[in-house]
Amino acid sequence: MSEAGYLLLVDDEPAFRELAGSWLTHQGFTVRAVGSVQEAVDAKATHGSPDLVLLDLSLPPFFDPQKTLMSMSEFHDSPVIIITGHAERELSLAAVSQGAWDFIAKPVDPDMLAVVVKRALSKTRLERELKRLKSAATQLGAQTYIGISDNTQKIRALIERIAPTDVRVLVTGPSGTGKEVISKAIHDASGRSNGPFISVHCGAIPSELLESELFGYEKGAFTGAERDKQGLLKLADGGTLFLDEVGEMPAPMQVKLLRVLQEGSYYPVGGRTLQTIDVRVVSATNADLAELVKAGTFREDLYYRIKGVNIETQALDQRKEDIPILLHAFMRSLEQHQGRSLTLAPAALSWFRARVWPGNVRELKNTLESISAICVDGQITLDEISLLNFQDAEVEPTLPQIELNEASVQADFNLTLEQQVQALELRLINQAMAKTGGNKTQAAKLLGLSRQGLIKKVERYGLSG
Ligand SMILES: Nc1ncnc2c1ncn2[C@@H]1O[C@H](COP(=O)(O)OP(=O)(O)OP(=O)(O)O)[C@@H](O)[C@H]1O
Repeated sequence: MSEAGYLLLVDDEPAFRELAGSWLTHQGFTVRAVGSVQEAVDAKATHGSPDLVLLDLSLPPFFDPQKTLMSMSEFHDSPVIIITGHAERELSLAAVSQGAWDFIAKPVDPDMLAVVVKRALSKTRLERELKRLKSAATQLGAQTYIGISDNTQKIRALIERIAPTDVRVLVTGPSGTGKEVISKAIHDASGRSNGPFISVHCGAIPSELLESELFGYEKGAFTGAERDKQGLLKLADGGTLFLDEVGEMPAPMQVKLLRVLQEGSYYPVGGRTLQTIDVRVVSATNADLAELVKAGTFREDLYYRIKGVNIETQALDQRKEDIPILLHAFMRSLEQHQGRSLTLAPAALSWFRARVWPGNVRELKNTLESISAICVDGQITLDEISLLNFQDAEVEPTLPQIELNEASVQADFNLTLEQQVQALELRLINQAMAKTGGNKTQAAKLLGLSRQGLIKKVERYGLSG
């Protein structure tokens, strides 16, 4: 196929096929000329979709206007240029209104034909490029939500699916698990990405101010309202309105917001001019909204209005496999801020993996930031971690100091992985206790555990203390 493009010429007149075929071949196009729609369909099946179809309207046995128009749908994935005799002008117009790119009348002028074909091809190329860029932007948006766990991957896939639509989204999950990151990613990957992303923290704005913050006000609406002020809803027009901690929205505001979501319009405080807005609403909460509905503190009708698609994040402790890749990403961005490169010692990585993170990714990120701020030569080791008094943190066994080789870990496939890990844990605890003469503080240190952590394990396994 030529660079210029592959054209499928469908015309029942052999002389015209030959003539137009040779003009277009001279222009550098690859031309396949056929005499009927059926042959064109066969050519498409054998050689793939053409870049453009030139279709004669008066093809027998299709010389029935409706059938001819219907034949265009065979080529829905390629632009179609209609070739027509004068008598079929009306039909040509109908074809264009049904999606044909253009029409050209017989007798065909070769220069005009070349111009029409080139214009159609360049427009289709631009459209395809735009489509490709849009889909790349969608994927890029989702990539900001980092992680490799199943849950994180599913969420990324969901972001890619729903971002291009206008469906409302409710992101739920524990604090610090990236609900805002997800909401922003949905915006960035959507057709609204050039519009604003306005975030409203529903619990942080005092209830008496929330209405004027959201709806804005008109001059004189209340004492101190000296001029008109646009609200956050208007600022979000054409973009995304992110309602963070939506479960904390005061009851009177819930009614007003519901009306806006139902009608797409509202009056500013003290105003008489109806404002209309076009926003996509994405909400987030770490509360159980369904429970709040049951308890009567959240309106059921509003709940169903904002719910749309529900994305649920997981606590970081349920997806520890995300920790290394999150650390890696945060370190790369810290490197940019600090203007130096950072490395993470394997023992320090084990510590990060083993620790319990009640504040989830936010806590992980902040902890890395503090530790990296005090590290020497950009190397993050256990020294910095203990300098910041993290050694008392609750940790799970990481076994970094213990040499494990093939011989020391004999697989027993009659047991599950979990049972074997427990057996190994038990053996190592016993060894450490024996080595330190039963001194729990020293044994815990040997195992990289807190004293408290070791005691819990000793109790869990029923070992004598
Ligand atoms: N999967 C992730 N990828 C990249 N950064 C993340 C991820 N999860 C969380 N973060 C980071 O963690 C911090 C907290 O994230 P975010 O504010 O989105 O959490 P949240 O669930 O909305 O928290 P809250 O419920 O407290 O408002 C941010 O700095 C964010 O960049």
